[in-house]
Amino acid sequence: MRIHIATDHAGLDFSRDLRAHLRGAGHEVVDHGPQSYDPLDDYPSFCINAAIAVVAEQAAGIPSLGVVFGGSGNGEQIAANKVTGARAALVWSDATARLAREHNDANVISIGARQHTVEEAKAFIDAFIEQPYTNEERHARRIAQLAEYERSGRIAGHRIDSPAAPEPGRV
Ligand SMILES: O=C[C@H](O)[C@H](O)[C@H](O)COP(=O)(O)O
Repeated sequence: MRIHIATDHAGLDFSRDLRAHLRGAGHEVVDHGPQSYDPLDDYPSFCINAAIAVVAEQAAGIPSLGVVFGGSGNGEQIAANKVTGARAALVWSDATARLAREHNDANVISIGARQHTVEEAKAFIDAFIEQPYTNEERHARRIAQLAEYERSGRIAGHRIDSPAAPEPGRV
């Protein structure tokens, strides 16, 4: 499996340990940065690039997944989910790691480096990688709805409200 990783300063030490763990398990690791510690760096571009690579490779039939880290994992998950085709899940337990694959076919997970030990994170990542997607009809249907909304702004057969117009004088 090719694993795309990205972080920010808050997850950098973490990501070094996890890179070694993943390589030791036989995975190919592609690091989207940062390459050095800068307490003022910004996670969006690193995480977006990791998600772009995962989506592109999966579309090309290359088995790949993404793992992004930050202090909480929240911003990193949000960043990855801005990429069309990314399904990034915030993982905080073995169960949420497995469910991210089983129910959501997540292709990226996000982990808060300030919330877990490295050993916990290794277990989450291993669980995520080894767990297959069930492809059960209800899960496939919901994932297809997300993709449809992403593509068209609609979900056939379901009401989607128009985004509220900005109030006059406000942007
Ligand atoms: O959601 C964002 C992440 O948790 C960041 O890693 C975090 O906000 C970084 O915080 P700071 O700039 O205070 O180190």
